[in-house]
Amino acid sequence: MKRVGLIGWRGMVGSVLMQRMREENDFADIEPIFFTTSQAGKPAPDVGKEGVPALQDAFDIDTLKTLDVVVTCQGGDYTSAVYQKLRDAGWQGYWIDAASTLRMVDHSVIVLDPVNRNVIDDALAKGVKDYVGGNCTVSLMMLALGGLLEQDLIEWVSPMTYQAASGSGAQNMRELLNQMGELKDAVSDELADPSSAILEIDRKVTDTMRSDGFPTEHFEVPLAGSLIPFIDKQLDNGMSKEEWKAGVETNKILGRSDNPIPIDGICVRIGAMRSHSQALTIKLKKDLPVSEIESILAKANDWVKVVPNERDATIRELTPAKVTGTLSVPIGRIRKLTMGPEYISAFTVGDQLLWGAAEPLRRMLRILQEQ
Ligand SMILES: NC(=O)C1=CN([C@@H]2O[C@H](COP(=O)(O)OP(=O)(O)OC[C@H]3O[C@@H](n4cnc5c(N)ncnc54)[C@H](OP(=O)(O)O)[C@@H]3O)[C@@H](O)[C@H]2O)C=CC1
Ligand SMILES: N[C@@H](CC(=O)OP(=O)(O)O)C(=O)O
Repeated sequence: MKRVGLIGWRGMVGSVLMQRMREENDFADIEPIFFTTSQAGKPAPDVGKEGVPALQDAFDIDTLKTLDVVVTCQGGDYTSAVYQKLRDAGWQGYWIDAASTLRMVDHSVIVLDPVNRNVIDDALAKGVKDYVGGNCTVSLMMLALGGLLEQDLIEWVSPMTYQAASGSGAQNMRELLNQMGELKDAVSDELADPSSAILEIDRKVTDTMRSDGFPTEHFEVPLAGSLIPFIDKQLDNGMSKEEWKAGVETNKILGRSDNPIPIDGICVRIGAMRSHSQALTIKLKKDLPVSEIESILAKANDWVKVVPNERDATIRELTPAKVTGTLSVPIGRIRKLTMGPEYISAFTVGDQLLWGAAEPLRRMLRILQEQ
């Protein structure tokens, strides 16, 4: 039984990972050791097992060295502080990580096994020890487009994203709700009166979101009632780092860095809670009937679900409200665009904490147990 260290297990991504591991009875097959950067000595979480030691210090290299596998959702700063020290101390175990720090280094593989199990298996056979979960938007797009990617039918993709507040962290989710509450509070009297003037309501809402007291500590600007068309850092070429990840991570996941598929678009933060959506413009390598495209997409994995391009099905099935908290990755709005027969549109939605972050990690741990 592998000795597995869990770090970052009480954070947002870590809590979703714990929930999934409990649901799938993963703890039965490992010897779990829980770590913390702030609460060493406190009791470990109950995972239905006897003899799990108290929380260990996540910076203690000697204890980390005793592990077969590290699974960390603690964040990039932790990875930067500990990973190299642990390797320098001679540790040969497997490192499974949610943070982006090690994604693009040569010695790591980005894991999304329903799409790149072959890349993972090759890497394991070659002795690769570092396995990193992909960016949430990338993983969700790839699960949705898995069939077309597998058959190498895509010439390029332009994803325009609608990303949830959770991608910025727990504090940002709270701030979004506080912003929503402030806007409602500013016009609650007018809303209670069905005859009040809508333009007066709108003026008050706008004044409120522009006022100094509006809560914007985490997002810097209003998100509720608005949107933010820039995610993560600015790069010198005008891309945001989130936009850059779409191309480089997708091609690394596919193991086709030598022959990359161009993938580029604009990433936008919107007021959804924890499911990311993406509108995709795709140029296919050939003209295929929509029915064939739908059938290729639907067969690729157990989680993708093709939603027919009909109004009623779309507004009920293809939204964050429907998808959040599930592993389902619906894709719909599939139709030919007027630009030509190889150009199609699609729209996809997925929970960014499940398939977007936690699920690829727990599945990688399962794959290691098969070794
Ligand atoms: N958020 C996301 O959507 C995604 C995040 N990731 C990556 O996952 C990593 C972690 O992100 P995320 O889970 O959002 O981070 P969190 O901020 O939720 O948690 C990180 C750590 O903060 C500490 N912490 C301090 N106070 C609390 C508290 N009150 N409740 C819970 N934890 C607390 C915990 O460490 P301790 O127990 O040691 O004190 C915890 O492990 C990042 O690298 C991120 O890039 C990857 C994909 C998506
Ligand atoms: N940047 C993503 C969330 C995230 O943590 O991404 P990454 O794991 O690539 O840093 C978002 O804001 O929605």
